[in-house]
Amino acid sequence: MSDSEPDNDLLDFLRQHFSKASIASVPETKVLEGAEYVYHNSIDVALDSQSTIAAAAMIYEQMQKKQYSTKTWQSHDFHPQALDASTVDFIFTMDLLNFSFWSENDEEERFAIEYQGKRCTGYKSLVAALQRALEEGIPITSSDFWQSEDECTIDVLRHVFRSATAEEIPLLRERFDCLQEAGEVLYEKYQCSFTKCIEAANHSAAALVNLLAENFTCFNDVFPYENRKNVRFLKRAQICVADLWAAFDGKGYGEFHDIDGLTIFADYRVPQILNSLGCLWYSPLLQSAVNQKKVIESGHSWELQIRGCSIWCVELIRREILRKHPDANINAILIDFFLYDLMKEREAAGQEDIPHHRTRSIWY
Ligand SMILES: Nc1nc2c(c(CN[C@H]3C=C[C@H](O)[C@@H]3O)cn2[C@@H]2O[C@H](COP(=O)(O)O)[C@@H](O)[C@H]2O)c(=O)[nH]1
Repeated sequence: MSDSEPDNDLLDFLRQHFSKASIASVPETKVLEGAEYVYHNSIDVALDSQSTIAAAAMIYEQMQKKQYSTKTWQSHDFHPQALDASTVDFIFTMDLLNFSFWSENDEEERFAIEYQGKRCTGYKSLVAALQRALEEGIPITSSDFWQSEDECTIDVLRHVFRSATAEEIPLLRERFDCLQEAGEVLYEKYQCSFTKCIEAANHSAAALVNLLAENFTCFNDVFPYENRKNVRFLKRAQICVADLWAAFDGKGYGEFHDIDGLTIFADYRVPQILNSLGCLWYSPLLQSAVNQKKVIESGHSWELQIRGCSIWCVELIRREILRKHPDANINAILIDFFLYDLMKEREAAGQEDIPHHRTRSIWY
């Protein structure tokens, strides 16, 4: 058969085994596609290629040194360890509420949770408050509890998140609404259990992310940008699936055959570390607003450019690492977890030289 003639046998095989329907049925979140669109249509945020290449080398070297893996997740304070449905419920509750902990107060006055002799702020305050509630006999991770108007009231949630300072947790009412909505949706569609959502996704991370975005409005982190009506960031939907994958070490409830297709979770910490590393460049006006800790409204072009370019930047870092180390056991999730932890280490060491952007919303 000459080169110009098609291999009909091969074409028949492909037609039989890879019909358009089956290819079309591969779930995709479209987050990366949206991030690339934002990157190509950004004017206030840009990527610096030299710093991004240098960051890829540093990240790879540090992750190797720290043997960074899904096991790192289990090592964090107060993360649930049981490999059963109680951890699934904990992670779902945690990622329903995993947003907007930043404070306009200084370190001493900001919202904080005291638990097991530790003073926890930020994301850690969320994990600590949930563990403390469970110890106090409040079934805060149960959707039946969320559904009970008598038991799960705004005052009970205020008690769960009672602060060691005068400042209350930001967006308490919105957090309450997230639990209410999730309780209703789980009751109506998933037999009151998030494990049924995981089963419905049939071990596809993308399918579970899409299921969360399509069935729970509080996970549907989507915004119009330039000529696109629906740029999907899906930060909490993706981190929920990633936390399951990490907590269960890729097995059982955490087994996802397409986990490498998820992106970073566009919050306020990863952009901050990328900006500090010189990978993300902001226009003088935007950099000045960030440095002065000015609030940027949710949905503002600046905010979406920061989020979209951060996702795209880490995709380029991921590609650069795999270009130089094809066998590296690495994906956007592990890079993300590493960057978040690196930023927190810098903050703890007083090296938070450039602030993070301030947007108050339920999305991250
Ligand atoms: N992109 C990304 N965002 C993350 C995390 C985490 C914690 N994940 C743990 C699990 C595995 C990792 O090793 C981490 O230890 C919280 N956040 C987000 O940050 C913000 C809280 O910031 P602060 O107030 O400073 O604590 C808030 O939007 C929260 O949703 C992450 O990993 N990636």
